[in-house]
Amino acid sequence: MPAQVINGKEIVSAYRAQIKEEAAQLTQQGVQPGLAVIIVGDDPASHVYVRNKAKACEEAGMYSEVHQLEAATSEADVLALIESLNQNPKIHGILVQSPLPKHISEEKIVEAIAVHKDADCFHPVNVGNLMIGKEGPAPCTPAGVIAILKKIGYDIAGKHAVVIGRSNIVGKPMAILLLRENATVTVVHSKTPNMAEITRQADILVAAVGKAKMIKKEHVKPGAVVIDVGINRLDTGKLAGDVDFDDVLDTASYITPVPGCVGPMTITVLLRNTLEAAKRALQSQVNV
Ligand SMILES: Nc1nc(=O)c2c([nH]1)NC[C@@H]1CN(c3ccc(C(=O)N[C@@H](CCC(=O)O)C(=O)O)cc3)C=[N+]21
Repeated sequence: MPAQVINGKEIVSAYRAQIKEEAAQLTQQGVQPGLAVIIVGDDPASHVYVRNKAKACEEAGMYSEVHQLEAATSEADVLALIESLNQNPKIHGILVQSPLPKHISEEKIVEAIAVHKDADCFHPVNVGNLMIGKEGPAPCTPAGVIAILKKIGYDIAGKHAVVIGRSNIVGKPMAILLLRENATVTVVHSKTPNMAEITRQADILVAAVGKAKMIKKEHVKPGAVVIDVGINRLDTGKLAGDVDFDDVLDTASYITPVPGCVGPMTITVLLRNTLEAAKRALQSQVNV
């Protein structure tokens, strides 16, 4: 039997409806959740993503600001903008779209964002809190993956999860979140010999490599849940995941489509992080 293709649209719209409701309640209490997105330069893909984020925000009844800066903007100017957003009470979440032009240090930028407004969970303090299981923002893509697994009713505890890729934004935090759900976690990467031998042991396989259609059926155990984090643009202009969907379809039990699942779920967690930050802002007003 072919795998069940996870219905990302349905999962995402259910989550966003819930966020919208909570945002409306918060707005009624006097705090409309607000997200600011900064984008530097004119990478066309980044502009598509930023537009999607702003649109999702508005549809959820949140306030949204997009700051489009030209590629030549100095690092100091970006830092000054972040500082003003840190002080701005209308803004609860800040995201600086990566990649940034080479003359701007991603590290400096991320560390300039107020810890409590870090909508991506990229700030070192939030990354540390994530490691030790303290409350705080969730890393958007990995938290979206966990939400998808829960939504299909998959019991993560005790399962062997294999994460392919070790980036700071997906692979590493993904491993931490799966551990938190009591999975047994293995991370494989470009220096792993015989990768397929290991991925074939996975009950849950999360592909976050950034190479189109790299994961074939020989990487997948029959009945595994395959989550495809990759978003690669092919020469044809079409999007493809890291997983060769057609090749794996008859082997997996569940599979996420690209586009239409992990990407929109990532944006949904971004909204959730902004909402939670706004809740904390309201709470701290009440407490003073
Ligand atoms: N500070 C920062 N935070 C990010 O979260 C961040 C970033 N920088 N830089 C770039 C990546 C990429 N990313 C995507 C989010 C959603 C879709 C998404 O919704 N994709 C649609 C397709 C969109 C299309 O047609 O291109 C889908 O998968 O269905 C894609 C990519 C967030 N990123």
